[in-house]
Amino acid sequence: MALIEISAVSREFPGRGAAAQPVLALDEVDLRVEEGDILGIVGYSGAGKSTLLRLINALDKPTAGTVTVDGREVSSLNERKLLPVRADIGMIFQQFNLLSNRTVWGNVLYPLQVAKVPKAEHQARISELLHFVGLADKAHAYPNELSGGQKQRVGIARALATNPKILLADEPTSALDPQTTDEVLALLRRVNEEFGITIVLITHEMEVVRVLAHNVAVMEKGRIVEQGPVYDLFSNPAHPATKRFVSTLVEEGPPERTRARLRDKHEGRFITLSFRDESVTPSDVFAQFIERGVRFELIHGGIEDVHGRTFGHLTLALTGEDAAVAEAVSAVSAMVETKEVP
Ligand SMILES: Nc1ncnc2c1ncn2[C@@H]1O[C@H](COP(=O)(O)OP(=O)(O)OP(=O)(O)O)[C@@H](O)[C@H]1O
Repeated sequence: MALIEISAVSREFPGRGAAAQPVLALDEVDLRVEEGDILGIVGYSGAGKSTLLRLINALDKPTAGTVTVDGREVSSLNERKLLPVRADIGMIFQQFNLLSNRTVWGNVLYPLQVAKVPKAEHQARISELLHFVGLADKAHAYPNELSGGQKQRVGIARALATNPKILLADEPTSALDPQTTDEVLALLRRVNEEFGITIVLITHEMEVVRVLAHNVAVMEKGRIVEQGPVYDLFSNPAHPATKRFVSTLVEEGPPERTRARLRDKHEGRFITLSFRDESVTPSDVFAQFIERGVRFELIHGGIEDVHGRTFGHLTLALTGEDAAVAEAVSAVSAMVETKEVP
């Protein structure tokens, strides 16, 4: 059985206001998260991501279906029985949610006090956690003396205090600048690799998914519309919502609005080549043009990396003898997916 199993889960909220229709925030969602996974859940605002996260830590209950965490069906447990389940789940937030009147040390101490961990263990545990997140020298600082990245590190130390199996992360880097984002993502990767903690992270940033997640689920209007390994979804998205998200990293070809401008600037046939398999590289393809004396100019696209595996889309303008161009395009079509740009 997977560590987290969500089966046919729906969550309906009463509409706000007298005549309002009920809101179906989750609509028959199925999701399995294996132990040790890093799952990214992406979706636009209102897709149901936060609602799904709140069902996993049992802050809310589904109106239909079941949520099982580590073999326990949390959707049916009472508050007392939920305590040990919650101790197995740490959570970090976009706005960090630190206690402003407690020091860094006091913030990490808090969950230990709630979980009634013996006092004799506090000192060693907190210092170990602060070392792990690189904040041993800030133990006596208050949150308002810390940068955003440091606050999120405290959030991570606090979330790990009770040795959870699962870390839920709600937009953990959305309030951070790009460099700090990279540092926090690297720390989260260590949380997963060194402690084997399963991470479920919600985000609207595909870059975060690309860097951190192993698997991804795309949500739209309360449903999971596509899910799978990050490389597969990024290199070959099927659902329009997934395509839109992936295009924020690499576009599948020049969008219509830029085509007229590209035509003004470049001559020849435009073709888009999609690289989804490391066995064929752009230089293998370029060699086909060079061999036939076809000139090619890169006019749009890019190549991205997902955990060391590359994918991407390059649009080229091809000029030369019509017959040579046609022959090269046909040779290249046998190697990679090739589309003529209209
Ligand atoms: N307590 C509630 N009462 C009524 N409607 C709610 C409640 N919580 C969520 N909703 C509605 O359920 C839908 C899903 O909301 P949810 O917050 O899960 O989306 P989200 O994908 O997390 O969005 P965001 O990225 O903005 O947080 C929205 O239409 C929202 O208005």
